[in-house]
Amino acid sequence: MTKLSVNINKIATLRNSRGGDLPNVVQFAKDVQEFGAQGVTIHPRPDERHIRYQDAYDLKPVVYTEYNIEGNPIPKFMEMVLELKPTQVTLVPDSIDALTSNAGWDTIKYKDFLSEVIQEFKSNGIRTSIFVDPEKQQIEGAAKTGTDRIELYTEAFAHHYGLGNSQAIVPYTECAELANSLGLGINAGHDLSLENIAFFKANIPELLEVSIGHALISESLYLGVEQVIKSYLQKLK
Ligand SMILES: CC(=O)[C@@H](O)[C@H](O)COP(=O)(O)O
Ligand SMILES: NCC(=O)COP(=O)(O)O
Repeated sequence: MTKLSVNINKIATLRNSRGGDLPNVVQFAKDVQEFGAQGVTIHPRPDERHIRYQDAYDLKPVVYTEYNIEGNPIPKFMEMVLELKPTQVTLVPDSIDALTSNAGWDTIKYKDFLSEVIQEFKSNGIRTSIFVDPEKQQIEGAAKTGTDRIELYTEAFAHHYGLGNSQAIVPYTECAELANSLGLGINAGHDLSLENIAFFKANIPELLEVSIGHALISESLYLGVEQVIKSYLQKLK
């Protein structure tokens, strides 16, 4: 079975656009778990434009499934993760002004840095994952850092699969086979959606977890909008 961890960044983006507390991210996290999600993911960025560091603290007592915190291990992020002790920390090499995640780690160049950070998290009982491009040398490099898992960066797959190129899965399958042989657990994320998730899962052996946010929230609007409009019309009769 592959676990679904819902990334709730977009809920915070919507909330922040009005400055109030609607939608409430804590309530949303409670609800997605109630609806069956097996994890909650957040990715606080240094500018706190969506999920804020304070949200990470507020969510801690209500996330009773897997709590996954993603981000670049800058000192402020490390301090927060070490204090909160989520189920998993996913290391992502974001630049400070990145619109969204746009690359995996260079696990060869940053081996010493990653090894040190991973050791610190693991010694505090936090499972680690490294966000990586689907390249075999990066998977081998990841294994050398001591990380528990990798997260395959799926933007390229999602893009090409959406254009009709199902061969885009090949590097992901090959990297997953390699990761399995090296004893690394496999997560995946970025631009996964209802359109591509079944095909992705079918081609990735031992896929442990996917984290999905942008498409899942967008799809929820479409799958829910009919009911909401009907509810308004009912009240306006
Ligand atoms: C690592 C990854 O792919 C996700 O965390 C994604 O980057 C979500 O972040 P944003 O919500 O800022 O796009
Ligand atoms: N780790 C990926 C994630 O949390 C969600 O990415 P996306 O679905 O918002 O692209």
